[in-house]
Amino acid sequence: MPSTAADRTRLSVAVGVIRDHRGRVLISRRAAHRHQGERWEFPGGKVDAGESVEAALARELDEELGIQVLDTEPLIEIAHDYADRRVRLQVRAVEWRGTPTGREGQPLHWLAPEALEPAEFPVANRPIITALQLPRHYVISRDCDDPAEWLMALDRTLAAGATMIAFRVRLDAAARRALAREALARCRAAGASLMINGTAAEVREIGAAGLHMNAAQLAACPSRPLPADYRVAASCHSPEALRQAAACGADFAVLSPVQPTASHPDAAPLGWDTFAQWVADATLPVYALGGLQPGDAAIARARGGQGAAGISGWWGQASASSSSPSGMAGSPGI
Ligand SMILES: Nc1nc2c([nH]c(=O)n2[C@@H]2O[C@H](COP(=O)(O)OP(=O)(O)OP(=O)(O)O)[C@@H](O)[C@H]2O)c(=O)[nH]1
Ligand SMILES: [Mg+2]
Repeated sequence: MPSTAADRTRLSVAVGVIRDHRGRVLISRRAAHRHQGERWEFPGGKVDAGESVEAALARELDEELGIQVLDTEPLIEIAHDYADRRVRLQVRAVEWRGTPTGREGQPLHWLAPEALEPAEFPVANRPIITALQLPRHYVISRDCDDPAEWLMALDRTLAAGATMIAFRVRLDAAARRALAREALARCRAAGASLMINGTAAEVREIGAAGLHMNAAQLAACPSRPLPADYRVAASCHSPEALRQAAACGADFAVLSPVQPTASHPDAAPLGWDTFAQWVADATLPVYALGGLQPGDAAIARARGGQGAAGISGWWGQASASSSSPSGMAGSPGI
């Protein structure tokens, strides 16, 4: 993947996300004398000259843990500049066999993704941790004509397995707040999180999971609008916007339109190749949006994205998850 001059001076690092049957992730502790010593890490190491990321990962995970890599899936790539070193972390979810042991004497630990504490890892790992905690599907609500009908559609969406929903509704302030509160209660009961397309003040007042900024809000955003225990997302349409999203501390971005979409007939679709190029340079998880169906989450992931976002195909759909591979079943994590 490294292509630009800046990339050639980066240390390419293959990083493995190793899960057990309970979905816990394996982390190991870096020895005190090493770069980023005493922090926890995902096992892996430097890619040798001429070596593929997959081969490097297989070699490193054998050397460090004594496990065999059967297959890998791209999770995220992060370019990061430490004061003393520039790295490109090429993170892969690993299918593996064996019994992991700390072959270099390093302590190992299995943790649920939600229990991963960013402050205990190198700074470059933050987006990796976010990527592990975010689902593959991000459902954006339809606007609301009738609150009762809208809530029924929400119930169907939750029953279909949605775990992260954007509240994107235009109503007068009081009706909007009442609907958001009811939506939040239903999302919580279903174990899903509710993002608000609105203001940071509204998110705090309602107690929602986070804020989804539109492109104009992002452009005017000087710094992260909410503390770390909220999520912050941003709608992006360009590499500059993806950089701005990272600069203002957003946890993830939604990049659109990837495919032609009836809701924005005048916008030129990016296509998957451009999506992949822009995502490769992004330093936060990115969902694909625009003219997509739930089944496209797999394509988005193969192209380096976090997954797929959408309205039609997701919102109010009753049974997508249980019957078809295009549904949201198995959506959390990887
Ligand atoms: N393995 C690994 N390296 C990481 C992570 N995050 C991160 O910033 N790095 C950085 O990536 C670089 C290379 O990783 P490494 O030290 O594991 O390389 P290695 O296994 O080949 O070690 P070696 O130097 O003993 O040969 C280090 O500068 C390290 O700080 C992570 O989660 N896992
Ligand atoms: Mg290593």
